[in-house]
Amino acid sequence: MKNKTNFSIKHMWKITNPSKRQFSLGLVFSIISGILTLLIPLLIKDIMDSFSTGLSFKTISLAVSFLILEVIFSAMSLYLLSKVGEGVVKKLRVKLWSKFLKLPVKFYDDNKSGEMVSRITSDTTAIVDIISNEIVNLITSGITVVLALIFLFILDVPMTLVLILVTPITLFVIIPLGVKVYELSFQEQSKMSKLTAYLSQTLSEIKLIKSYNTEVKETNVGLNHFNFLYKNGIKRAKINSLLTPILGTFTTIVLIGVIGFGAWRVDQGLISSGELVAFLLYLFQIITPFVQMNHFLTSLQEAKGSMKRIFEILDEKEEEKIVSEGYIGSPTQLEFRDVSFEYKDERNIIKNISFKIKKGSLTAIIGPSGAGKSTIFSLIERFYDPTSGDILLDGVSYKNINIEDWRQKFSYVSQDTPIFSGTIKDNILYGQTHDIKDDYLIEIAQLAHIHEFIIGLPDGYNTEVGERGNLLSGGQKQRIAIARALMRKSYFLLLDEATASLDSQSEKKIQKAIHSLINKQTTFIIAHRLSTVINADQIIVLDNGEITGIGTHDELLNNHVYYKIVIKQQFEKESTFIN
Ligand SMILES: Nc1ncnc2c1ncn2[C@@H]1O[C@H](COP(=O)(O)OP(=O)(O)OP(=O)(O)O)[C@@H](O)[C@H]1O
Repeated sequence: MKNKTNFSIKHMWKITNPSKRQFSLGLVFSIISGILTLLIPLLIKDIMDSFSTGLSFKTISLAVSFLILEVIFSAMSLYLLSKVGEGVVKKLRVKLWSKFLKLPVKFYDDNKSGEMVSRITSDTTAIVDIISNEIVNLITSGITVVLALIFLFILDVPMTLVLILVTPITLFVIIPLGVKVYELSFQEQSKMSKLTAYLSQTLSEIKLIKSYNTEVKETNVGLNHFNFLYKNGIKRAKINSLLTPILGTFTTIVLIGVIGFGAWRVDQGLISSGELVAFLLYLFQIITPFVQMNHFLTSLQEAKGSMKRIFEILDEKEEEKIVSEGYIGSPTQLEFRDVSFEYKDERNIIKNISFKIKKGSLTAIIGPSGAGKSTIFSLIERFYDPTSGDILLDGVSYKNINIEDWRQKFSYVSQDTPIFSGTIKDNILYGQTHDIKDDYLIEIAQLAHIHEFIIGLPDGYNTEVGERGNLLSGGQKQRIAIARALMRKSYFLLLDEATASLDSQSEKKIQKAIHSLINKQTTFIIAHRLSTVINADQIIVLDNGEITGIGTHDELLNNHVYYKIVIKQQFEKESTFIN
């Protein structure tokens, strides 16, 4: 990720574009409420000074009306400004979420998905607080302080000067401590997102933890995270424990000083007792924001850290979606032309490979583990771009075809069969943009040899499959994935044949399901079974990222020595076929 990212509140304002009308109205209401609050002490002064001459009903009713109006304006202002805050955060969440979905697969190779989740959850929450509460408080407090100071000057210049002289002293203490709080909050939030990632990943692999008896080890890993957060929390507590009494003592000293000095001035007949009371009320209005400043600074620094992390994501480069120049309707050929590829460590995983896959054919790819077979599929799916060379559909380079348009031409059934929580039906229909009739859904499920199983369940197609399909067996998940691929009606099928040992019944069903797929579309298969290889029109032998042979089973058996060895290694049980 980039180190330098513009993350000011102004920048956030620009990209989330909140309602200026609501914000200005909220601000105006806040100013009106502030002015009303400030007028009340003046009326109280009049009421107090008129004790001897008789109370004025008019002044009292004016003071009461001001109080009521102050509540109304303050409530309206708070509501409007909070609405603006919530709106900003919603827009940030939407932007982040759509950004995450547009970022290339490579981004997720380098960043943990769990950590990314906390960008949308906790980081945006820190921003809600600053916009909905803290900025509103800052603006209203700022206005109140300025206006209160003006009133104080009007009431009594010498007393105001005394007050102004003592105030900056606190800032010398608050600001450096605030900076320290920022550093601690930043570290805490980074750690918190790492913790979120760790916790979610660990809990999702709970079976592995139990089988390997690693509960104690994982408890200790968690403990390290919690210890760090604890130490950070303690450091923060130390600063806060220092700040709170300092501010409290400061408030008391100022109050004692002002009251003492004021009482002397009343005694001297320089100000009235009503004026002293009004002065004290203004003083409270000035002191409150100063006392809250500690909280404000902490929240501001937290929000800054969150904004920095959010804008780092928003500045990331998205997958390029070229507007379709060479639109391909129904492609008839996929071609790899001198393709090389490395992930990131300058290690060539795919080395200058070329091959063609023609419409209606079955191509099998074989090779030892780590040879680069899945990487070829990732390149076809355009999860990554080749480092050099070209991939073409009907002679048109991938560079000139819109990525969505390109991907629509392929269905990928991977070995790890991704299944979402939701119903079986949701999973089979995933990615369909049109309504699918139940009859057709059943037809597809029958082709995938999963219909019988589904109707045997109490809720049939509406059965919930649990997180990542936990409630299904490996074979069932795979057949659901095959049904999903059949539903997609793409032009090329990319199939990673399962290596997992399944019982023979399951295996037969999967084989039948796979054959339904193969017969329907052009198929490129990472083969692990001899029967698949023998039936292929073309077999690609891949070794260490290089193609060492292409041909039919018979051709390769005759002229590719290494093919025999690979076949033997991969299909030990079935090796009698080729000897
Ligand atoms: N995201 C990645 N980042 C970096 N290196 C990777 C990544 N994915 C795979 N590799 C490396 O690329 C090489 C080829 O991996 P690939 O998964 O394509 O092999 P494969 O032939 O499909 O293996 P298998 O049959 O075991 O699935 C391996 O050395 C692997 O470590």
